[in-house]
Amino acid sequence: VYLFRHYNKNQNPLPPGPWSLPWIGNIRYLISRPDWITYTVWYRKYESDIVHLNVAGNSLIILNTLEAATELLERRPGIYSIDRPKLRMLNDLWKWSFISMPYGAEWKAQRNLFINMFNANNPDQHEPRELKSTRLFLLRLHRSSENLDQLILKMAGSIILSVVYGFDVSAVQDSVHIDHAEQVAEGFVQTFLPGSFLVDYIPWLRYVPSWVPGASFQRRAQVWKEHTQKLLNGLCEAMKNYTVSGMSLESCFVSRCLRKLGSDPNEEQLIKHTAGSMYIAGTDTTVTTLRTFFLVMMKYPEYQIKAQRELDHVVGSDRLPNFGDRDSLPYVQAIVYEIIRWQPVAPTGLPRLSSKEDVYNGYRISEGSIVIANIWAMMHDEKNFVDPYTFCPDRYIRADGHFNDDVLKSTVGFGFGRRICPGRHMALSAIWIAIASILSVFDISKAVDGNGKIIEPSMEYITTSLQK
Ligand code: HEM
Repeated sequence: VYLFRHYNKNQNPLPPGPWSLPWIGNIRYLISRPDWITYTVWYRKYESDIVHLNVAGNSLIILNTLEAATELLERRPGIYSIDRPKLRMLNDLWKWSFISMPYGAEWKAQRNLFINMFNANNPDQHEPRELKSTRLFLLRLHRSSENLDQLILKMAGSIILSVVYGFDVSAVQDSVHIDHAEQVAEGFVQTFLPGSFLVDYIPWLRYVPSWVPGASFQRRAQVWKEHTQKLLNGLCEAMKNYTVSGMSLESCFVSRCLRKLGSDPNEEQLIKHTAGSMYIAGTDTTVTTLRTFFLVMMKYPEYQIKAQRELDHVVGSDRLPNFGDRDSLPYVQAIVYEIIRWQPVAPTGLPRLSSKEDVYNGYRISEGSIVIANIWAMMHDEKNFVDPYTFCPDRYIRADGHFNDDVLKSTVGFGFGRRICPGRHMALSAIWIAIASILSVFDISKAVDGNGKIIEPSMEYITTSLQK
């Protein structure tokens, strides 16, 4: 059967890819990350916009160009938008969430609930809370910039907790929910990265006791599971009672859903899981983007100065920016897009599963292949962007100073087709207001040591750009 499936002359060939070892295939490449950079090297080496890897018998298809991703993930939704791969760690932890669910009634119900409440037409569901949380962040940063990472996490976490569960942004910033969220976000990032866990591809590894060296995934999964349960149950209990000591609950996603759908236990479960999905997908992504913002402003002060000139001209010094200024601040918008392009927080998107055999450019994509969109390669492709490795917001600005709509929007960073990120409007507005507000009151510069010597920030990202 093996020989027939792989060498049948009547079949189209598999896409090109690196030479693979018997049994384990190309598993070594998944262990030695960062994978998106290796995938991009193969894209050039094999001169093919799709590349194939055999990972212990699983077929992995990497889409390296915008054309391939658009053709397969957007124009052939019946094959590629239906399912996520059934990877052990992923399903163990997140099977309740529509992020990892196959297309079906439950996925549709959760996604529709989300999209009905948050879409491009109802920014008032999230913008006021984003504004409030950002202002609080400015105040805290003004008091001390010592714990910048923690301040960013608290800002992003409190936006979601307030929008989804109605907690007051200032009260919730120091709550235990934010701590759980940090752990949950780590688990989310790790389990969705292809190759983080060998148990995803070699299922019998889960029978190896957790004390055996190398089997730490079991312990890590247990910790993430506990934090996820605490987060989901804790938040929903708080919501159901409508009061939490010291916190006042405002109208929010969960309260509006409960009013609309009633308190049938099935509906409650649906609301709880949709709300939890927003929380796990929405915090770390925003945090990482804002961390990159601070890094590039330190490294490339010339762009900071340009944005501040624009802010001075449009907003002036008597007030802080608000969402009404968005269209008048093209340079701030250009900085947001350039950060998302230059260092995408989800460089390999979220994996899909092909539901039947297909052919692209003469190459065969077998049923059950794990399909990965290499967003990083698309953002660093000379076909899409001039001088793509250089951070340069100017690429989005025309000679007359207006925003240049002809340049590919980096919103490709939010994925494709039916499973495109439903939180993208919320993410973009939260990031925009934070960046506009920070630049209007602070100058960001490199730290200086005790001897007055400038400390050069490291530009290295650890394993994945989703991490700190
Ligand atoms: C910079 C910020 C963000 C980036 C770059 C980002 C990126 C992505 C990407 C690449 C996907 C996979 C799409 C695909 O399969 O084609 C995704 C899915 C998802 N994102 Fe985001 N995201 C961000 C923020 C958010 C926020 C703030 C929320 C919620 C409030 C959110 C909720 C989700 C959910 C629920 C899914 C799964 C959708 C599904 O499978 O149907 N994301 N995101």
